[in-house]
Amino acid sequence: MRVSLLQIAVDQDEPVAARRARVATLVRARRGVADLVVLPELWPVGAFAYDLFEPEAEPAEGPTYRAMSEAAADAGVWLHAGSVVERAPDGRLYNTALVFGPSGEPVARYRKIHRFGFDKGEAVMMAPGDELVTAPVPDLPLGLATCYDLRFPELFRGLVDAGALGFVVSAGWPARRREHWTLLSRARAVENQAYVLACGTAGGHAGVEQAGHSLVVDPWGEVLAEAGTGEEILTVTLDPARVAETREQFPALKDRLLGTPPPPGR
Ligand SMILES: O=C(O)CCC(=O)C(=O)O
Repeated sequence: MRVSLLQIAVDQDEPVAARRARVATLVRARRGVADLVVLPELWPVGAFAYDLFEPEAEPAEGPTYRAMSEAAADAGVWLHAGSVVERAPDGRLYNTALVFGPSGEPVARYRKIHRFGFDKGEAVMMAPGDELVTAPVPDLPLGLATCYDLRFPELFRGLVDAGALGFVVSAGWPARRREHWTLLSRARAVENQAYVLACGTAGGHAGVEQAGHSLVVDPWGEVLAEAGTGEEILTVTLDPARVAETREQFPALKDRLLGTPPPPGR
């Protein structure tokens, strides 16, 4: 399975509509090069551009949804389209990740559970999701997580119990805490014996420089590829069978004593 992570630059001087069109073109260009394409968190607006959350909020099937559905179909890829500011029918805002299949059909929608910002920004402007979500990518069911979720290992364990063999962490992680990003991405891979596809942004907006350094980690914790700090596309070939091999050769997941016991065979 060929996977491309698109580490998009999210700079303030590029209008949202222009970035949306540019990213759709980048996705289309993955045709024949990747089977699965992954985008970062809130790339249309910028994860820290709080002043754009209200004006750029989109309904469930808004402009980013439509552009990404069409791009996935044109490219014939599975597409984790990163996340958007979703305005729900009751007026609340969510940080919502969208996943499409290769005909452009929606296959998963994940509302970020752990909101970032403590007493400001996303944490006060957005409502939390309350559902664990996996995307049914063939051979590699993917558990979905967004940025700050990476700090909450119980979310990932829950996704393993739901059948995830890999995780997408779509993020807009700040440069100041880049070491945490890399360390926690590897930790989530090692403790769950699963692939981690961690896709962040480049550039800077609202005074927050982005970390970049998107990475793909295998179920043993090895970093298969890592980006630098600029806009970049990482393409890696994964072997989904590595997950079962790792779990059989080093069956630590079977030794769990606390929480939900693993389903048979995992
Ligand atoms: O946990 C962190 O250090 C960064 C989280 C974050 O930036 C986010 O969730 O938007």
